[in-house]
Formats: sequence, structure tokens, C-alpha cells
Amino acid sequence: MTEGQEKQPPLLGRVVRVDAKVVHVDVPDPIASFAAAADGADLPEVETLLAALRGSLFEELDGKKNPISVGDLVRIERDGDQLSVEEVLPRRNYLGRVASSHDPREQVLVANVDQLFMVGSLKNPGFSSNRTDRILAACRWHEIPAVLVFNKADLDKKNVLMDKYRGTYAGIPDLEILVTSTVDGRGIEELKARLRGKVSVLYGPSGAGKSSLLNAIQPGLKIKEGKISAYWKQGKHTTTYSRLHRMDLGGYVVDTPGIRVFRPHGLTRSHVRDLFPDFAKFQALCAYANCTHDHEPGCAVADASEAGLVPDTRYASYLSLLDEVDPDAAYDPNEQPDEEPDLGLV
Ligand SMILES: Nc1nc2c(ncn2[C@@H]2O[C@H](COP(=O)(O)OP(=O)(O)OP(=O)(O)O)[C@@H](O)[C@H]2O)c(=O)[nH]1
Ligand SMILES: [Zn+2]
Repeated sequence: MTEGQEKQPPLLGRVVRVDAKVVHVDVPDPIASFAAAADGADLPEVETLLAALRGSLFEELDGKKNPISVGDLVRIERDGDQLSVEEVLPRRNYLGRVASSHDPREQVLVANVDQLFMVGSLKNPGFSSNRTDRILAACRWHEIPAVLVFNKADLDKKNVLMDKYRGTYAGIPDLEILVTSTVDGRGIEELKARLRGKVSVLYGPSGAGKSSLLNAIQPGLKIKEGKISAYWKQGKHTTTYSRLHRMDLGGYVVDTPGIRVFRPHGLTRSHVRDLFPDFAKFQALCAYANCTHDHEPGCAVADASEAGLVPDTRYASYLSLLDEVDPDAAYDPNEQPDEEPDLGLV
């Protein structure tokens, strides 16, 4: 601070982009303003400020790869011309994953998420069950409400595929399903209404129609980082860049470029079971109370899968996720998987 200059009060804002040494912060937080506007307050103008990261933020990583992520609410201080992030406020939740196959730390992709839309297309390309099941499991692990989007409904003339996949996911309590088509406009208004004023992650395989859906919501809203995905394909980059994109209708959408395989961090074998709530009623009938539904005799989940009562794809996804979890990780059947995730500062 130079002489004669007064230190300004701290500013609160939301991180929308993270670069190597600076973060881009929307001030004031538009989500808070949007909520206040619903009660009659005026919507203030939003400014995107660049703020430096204090070195001490990197000192308490608590096993995480990154000290700050998009979606974080931060307190910034102005000292003369300099802005710096003084504090990352406690997170309500976050979406994280194992950083990479060479780096076992947890990478936080986005913090303070209201909802995740898993966008799958019913046809061209066909619906990806494994990918869907993994992200639904991750959402449950991180306590993020998920909405399943069946896009390209126009290609499913007789609703055969839609009915089939509705059936697959019917056993998951609280999972909402939205049917959309950017060709005949089905579900677009409903999607808009759900996005308004919220922080939403849009996730799904390539070609499912994420960009088309966004374009139907706000023409010109591009969430692609062409250059970066090109780097990804060549394997030159190991970092994933997500950004929060502010929508005209209020709220943000988040892209998750380059994320093909999603491995939730910190899972033990006993946790995986609880990420498939549609198995619960069968699980209660397994011969062993701590059955992992993998190899144990008298497993009611395996029997239910055989009898077609648990969809094959759900059981296969469960086994593949279970398979990845370190078998030596502490196994505690009494563990409480519904515990709050670690909401530490970073
Ligand atoms: N018939 C039909 N085609 C669609 C629909 N939505 C998108 N498409 C088409 O599907 C193709 C892929 O759509 P995109 O929006 O680029 O898909 P994306 O999920 O953003 O794909 P990536 O950018 O690779 O992640 C394009 O040719 C779209 O025109 C739909 O509802 N119905
Ligand atoms: Zn079992």
C-alpha cells in the first residue's frame, strides 16, 4: 500500500477461471445477486477482476492438487493497484476426481455446484451407460444433485430407447430425467428454467449434444476451448481447464473439457456400494451384511442382476468401479459414506 492510500474493504466474488498465477473473479457474486433480485433487489453490474494467488494458499493443500478452483467463493483484497485472493471460503461441495493415472491426488474441478446434467444421446452416438453410471456415482459421493438428460429424442421415433433407459434408472431415488431435442425443441424451456440462477455442470460424451443444447439456450454461448482440447488429444497437457460461463438468463454453466474417464477420489470398497442406491433393496438380502456383491456366496444383488431385476449395465458399472478401488484401502463396513466430504478451504 502506498502512502496516503486507504486500504479498501475486501471484495467477495466467484472464481470463473484459474490460470497459473492469477484467477479471474466475478464481483459481486452473480449467484448471490440473482437470489437477492428474486426478493426485489436490483441486479448489480458484474465486473471480472484478476487477482493474484497468495503463496500461503499452496501451503495447506490437504492432499489436493489445486488450492483453488472455478466456482470457489473468495475474499479479495486490494492493496494499491494489486488485487490478491486472501481467502477461499469453505466449499458447500465440489466435484473432484483422481488427478491422473500418474498423480493420485484429488483434483478439484469445480466448487459449489448446484447441479450436474449428465447429457447422453439416445442415438448417434448410443447412450453410454458406463460413463453415465460413473458420473452419477461421483455426484452421489460429492453430494451434487444430478439430472439425467436424454438428448436427441427426435431420433427415437417410438420412444423405445427412452423407455428402455428410463427403466434402467428408475430404481435410483431422486434422479430426475429430462428428455430433450435440439431439433424439435423438446425440453429446452425446462432446461432453461433449471439452469437459471444456478451453477450447473454439463457433462457427457463427445457428440451427445452439449454445445447444441447450450446454443439452443443462448445462441453464441461457446464453452469450448478448441486449442486446449487439441493439446489434450496430443497428450501434451495434463491439466484440465474448466471455466464458469455466465449465461444471460442468470447463472453459470461449467465445461469439463478432456475428461473422459472419471475416477472419484478417496473411495474404499465399502463406499462404492452406497453409490448405487438402486441396489439397496437387494443388498439387504445378501447373506453377508458387508457383501461387496463381487464374489460372495448368497449375494442377492448378483442374483437380482441374473434375474434381470437389476439392470446388467448398472451391475457391470458397479463392478468396474469396485475393481478400480485399491483392495488394500481400509475396509470398514460401518463407515459412514454419507458423511460430509472434506469441505476444507482447499
Ligand atoms: N438429431 C439430433 N441431432 C442433434 C441433437 N443435438 C445435437 N445434435 C447433433 O449432434 C452432433 C453433436 O452435437 P454437439 O452439440 O457438437 O455435441 P457435444 O456434446 O458438444 O460434443 P463435443 O463437443 O464433442 O463434446 C451435431 O451434429 C449436432 O447437430 C438433437 O437433439 N437431435
Ligand atoms: Zn451382495
